[in-house]
Amino acid sequence: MLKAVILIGGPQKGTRFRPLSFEVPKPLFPVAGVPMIQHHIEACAQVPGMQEILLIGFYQPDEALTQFLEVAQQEFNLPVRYLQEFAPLGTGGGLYHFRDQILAGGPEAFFVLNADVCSDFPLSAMLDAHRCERHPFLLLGTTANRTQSLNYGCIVENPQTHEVLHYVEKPSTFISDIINCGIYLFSPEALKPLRDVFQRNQQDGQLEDSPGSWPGAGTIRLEQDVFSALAGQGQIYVHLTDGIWSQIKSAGSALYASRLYLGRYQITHPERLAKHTPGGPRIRGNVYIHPTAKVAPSAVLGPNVSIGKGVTVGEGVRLRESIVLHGATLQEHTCVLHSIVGWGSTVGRWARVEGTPNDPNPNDPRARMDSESLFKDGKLLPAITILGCRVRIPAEVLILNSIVLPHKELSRSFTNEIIL
Ligand SMILES: Nc1nc2c(ncn2[C@@H]2O[C@H](COP(=O)(O)OP(=O)(O)O[C@H]3O[C@H](CO)[C@@H](O)[C@H](O)[C@@H]3O)[C@@H](O)[C@H]2O)c(=O)[nH]1
Repeated sequence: MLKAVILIGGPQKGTRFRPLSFEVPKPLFPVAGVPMIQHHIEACAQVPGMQEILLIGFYQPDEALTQFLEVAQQEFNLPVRYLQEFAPLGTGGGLYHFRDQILAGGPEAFFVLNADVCSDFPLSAMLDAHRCERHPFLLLGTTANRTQSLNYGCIVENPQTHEVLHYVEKPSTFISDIINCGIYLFSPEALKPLRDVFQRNQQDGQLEDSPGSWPGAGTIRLEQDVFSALAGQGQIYVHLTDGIWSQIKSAGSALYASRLYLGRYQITHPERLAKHTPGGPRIRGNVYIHPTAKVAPSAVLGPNVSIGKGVTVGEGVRLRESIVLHGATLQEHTCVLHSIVGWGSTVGRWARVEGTPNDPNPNDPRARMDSESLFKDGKLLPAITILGCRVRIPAEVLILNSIVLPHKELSRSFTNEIIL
């Protein structure tokens, strides 16, 4: 019997995802038409013997989360429960705090998945690798180029045995081009080292006598406190993948992840991809259209577009490499490229909303999405355009490389601006 834990973080996390995370918790942001963590749940539900999926985070459970859990339980016919941390406990603190719930029923092992990654989740292959040797920790690893590897946990392995010999979280100089994907398979024994860290932290906390400060005594950082500390002791192994993988930290990376998942739907969910039908809009490449969206027949969509619930797309609209969220309206002849249009926003007739993609270098097979910073030398860097929720863009204007905060009613064109 197996279980899975998804680490969903909480409201202080996901700041690079603003303004989109104002409306919906980041783990529920739609990527390729479904909430980000639904991709994780679908992958877990397919592993034979999966008994339960637990989401651990420090969000106050709201209506969106509760509804998501209900729908997921029904759809996957599995218990999917949310366990709320009383405070941010770090990537390992929640696992230790809720250990009784994780180990209830005696699972042979449990997966741990970061919510903010996009992957083809090779969970069965990880399970096969785990069953050969039953090491306490198995990490999924992939490669990144030298510069970008510094943004991730870096792994030095023994290439024959795949034992992790050395682990450094976000090093300041190059360590290895093998990076931690934030997808793990732990055996129940993995909780013992977490207990040791917890007890040590408790003792140190008592000595320091600093109640209420963060990180608190219950905080455990899986990466530094466990992986770095135990590397080279025969307990941690890496399973390498060359499948799709990307982090989802910013809106730009959500757009890139959406493209990766839409491409994967060709194999996993062909029914989710829109097809050209007589009298329907023209579809180019991979496009997701929610069944309740109304799309005019003369619109041209794709590649890599996803259209949410209740969206209206008018005549002559051109949409490419974009996400249009729940209830938005694109009036006739608008052109939307490399952008995210927020919930309930309206783009007026003949307006053009355009961004600049920040995709990984296509000529470098090891390139990953940069964990972009918005500014360089005090200037806003060109990036995708984001319209927050209920923004109104008038007819016949250009919004280029800009971020528009929620509820703004614009009256003219903007280029390279954050509109507050
Ligand atoms: N429950 C809970 N979840 C948390 C907490 N803090 C972070 N998380 C969740 O844990 C995941 C990792 O979050 P970060 O702490 O932001 O780490 P990171 O910068 O994404 O780096 C991690 O992931 C990389 C791969 O994407 C790894 O390369 C890196 O080593 C590390 O594991 C995210 O899904 C986040 O929501 C916490 O206190 N509680």
